[in-house]
Amino acid sequence: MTALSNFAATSDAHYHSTSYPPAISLRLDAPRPPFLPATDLTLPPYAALSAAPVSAFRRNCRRHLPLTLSRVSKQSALHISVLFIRNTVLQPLTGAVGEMVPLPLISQIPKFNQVSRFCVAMKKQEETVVASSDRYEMRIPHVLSVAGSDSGAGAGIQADLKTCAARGVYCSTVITAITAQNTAGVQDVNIVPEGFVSEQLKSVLSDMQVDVVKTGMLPSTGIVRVLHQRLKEFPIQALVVDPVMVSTSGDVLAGPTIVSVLQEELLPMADLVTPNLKEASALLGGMPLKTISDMRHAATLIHQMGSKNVLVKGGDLPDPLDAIDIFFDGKDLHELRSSRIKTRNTHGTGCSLASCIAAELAKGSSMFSAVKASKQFIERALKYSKDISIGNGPQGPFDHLCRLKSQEQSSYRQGYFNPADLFLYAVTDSGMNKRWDRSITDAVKAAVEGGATIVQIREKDAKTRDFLEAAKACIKICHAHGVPLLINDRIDIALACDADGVHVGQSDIPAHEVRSLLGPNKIIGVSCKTPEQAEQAWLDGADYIGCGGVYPTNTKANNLTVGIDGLKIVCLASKLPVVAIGGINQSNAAAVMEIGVPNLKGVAVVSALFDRQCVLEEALKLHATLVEATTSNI
Ligand SMILES: Nc1ncnc2c1ncn2[C@@H]1O[C@H](COP(=O)(O)OP(=O)(O)O)[C@@H](O)[C@H]1O
Ligand SMILES: Cc1ncc(COP(=O)(O)O)c(N)n1
Repeated sequence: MTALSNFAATSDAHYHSTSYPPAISLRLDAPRPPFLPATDLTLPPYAALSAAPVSAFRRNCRRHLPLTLSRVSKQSALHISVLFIRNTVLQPLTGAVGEMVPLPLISQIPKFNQVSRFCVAMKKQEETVVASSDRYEMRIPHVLSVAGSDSGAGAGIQADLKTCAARGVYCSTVITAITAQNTAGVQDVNIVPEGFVSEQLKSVLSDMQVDVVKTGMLPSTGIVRVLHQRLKEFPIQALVVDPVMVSTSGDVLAGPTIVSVLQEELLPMADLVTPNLKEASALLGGMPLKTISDMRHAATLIHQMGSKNVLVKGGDLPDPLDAIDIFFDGKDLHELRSSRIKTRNTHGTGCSLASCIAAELAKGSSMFSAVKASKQFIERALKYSKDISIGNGPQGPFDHLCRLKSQEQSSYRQGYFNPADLFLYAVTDSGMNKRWDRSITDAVKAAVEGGATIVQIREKDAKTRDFLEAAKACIKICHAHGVPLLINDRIDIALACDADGVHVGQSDIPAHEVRSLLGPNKIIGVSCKTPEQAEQAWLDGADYIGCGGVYPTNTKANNLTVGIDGLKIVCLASKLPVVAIGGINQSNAAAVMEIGVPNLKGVAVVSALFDRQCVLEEALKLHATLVEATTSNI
């Protein structure tokens, strides 16, 4: 049920310029790397390139690229390459100004439904001009919450909106019921007629690019049925069902008649169902659930109702026990444990957990990673807001946005790691900078201007204060180019300068400790040489692994070389994206990328950039080499 398969299913769809959304104008006055530095542009600064939004592009475009060039001589013949997520290049295309350019390979682009931005490079006679849709076409992951409104704003639609906001995900809403509710309980419920729920669903699903649907309170069988219909009509990437039946306060939100229709209509199309103990028991005809072993059994039985994955939540387990949830993916049972926070503010934890999972799925996480990250989010939010007081009743809401409030608002990435950023990974080296008499900021600036897609600062000998100042300056440079900056090993520096993340080795602080220090929104990379280390990095909550040394290198003493074969073995075993490292340069980068393993996302280089006279030139060349190597794979 992916957007991509939906896309393929509409193979007859043609693009009609009249029905197309208005074009966006991209100015060429501030071109970005990785293509060419600004000085190489020859078109006047206000020459405009128009491109339709990627979202519309994704939905409608099968045969034509909705791209037009204006304010350039009408007769100019153009070669146009379209670059998706920086590193996937379509074959060069030929078109003329004002003409729609045919784009025959679109349905074959890997992960096309995840395209968030694109760049356009054109050759006009001998000149190359570039423009990027980044600033205008920032695709935001999107969750649709189909749930009830909670006037107290601790649960329901309001919890989902706040959770998605906290996770950097857009949330649209279809309201199924309006509850009069506060910290004392639910005073009244007004159910929205199913016909109107159906209308709301159509409004959102027919227009917006919803990635994941999350359901909460579905108070009538008719509402479940119209939802089922609409989801068949408008396929989405994933469906998360929180089978809300009874509120924490004990009030009934959906009667027992709902159980059979959930089982028949919704669970078979669900990717995840998240019952609490009472709901799991109701789904299983009143089976008593008191222990962890009961929960494990229940998870396997509920799985048979058709949901691909099941999470039985243990918030209602007896008090001395940790907050333990059971996750079942149809094969393995996992026990997810967090400490039980002593607080009365647990109203809305279930809704928030499910919407956080939906948000993480919309960002591209795997199911298990999404569930683990969401459990951490709930634990952290409960901890942060355990003592707040909202209302006089026994069950208060927690503060979903506390984490955002405690963070600097200008944070660049807000929890979104894009594996494509590993494409050209620049790792600095203080020794080399000294040798070439350049400052770290000059080195980093040249690297990102030349096309580096992520930067890691590795300062083994610098004084802490100097390291911190350098890191702050480099962050400014990187963020101005939309490039994340990581710190090698020094979590204290990363925290102090609010870097985008850290990279750690096998003898540094373990990644799970780093994750709890940095929180869910930072990038964590781990150096791995073996499949076992790669597995551990995944379990520890890392975002990517660095694998190497692929070739022998002088930058790291006593570093064992794994070779191309070792790299391939680790890539095949790794559940995380991989960047290759160690002795990679102009002459061997293509061979590395051509091993043909999809989760190898790029190469990390040190000497090939920084032990050279002109970092900018080396970065441009290396980027071009990588683009060529990855293009030839399409
Ligand atoms: N006091 C608590 N401390 C830590 N985690 C909790 C606490 N109460 C609930 N949770 C967690 O919150 C999530 C929601 O669980 P639960 O409260 O059982 O759902 P619901 O809100 O649907 O009843 C689960 O991951 C659960 O383990
Ligand atoms: C509108 C609405 N939806 C869901 C819940 C369940 O949340 P909780 O179990 O935390 O009371 C609720 N109380 N109200």
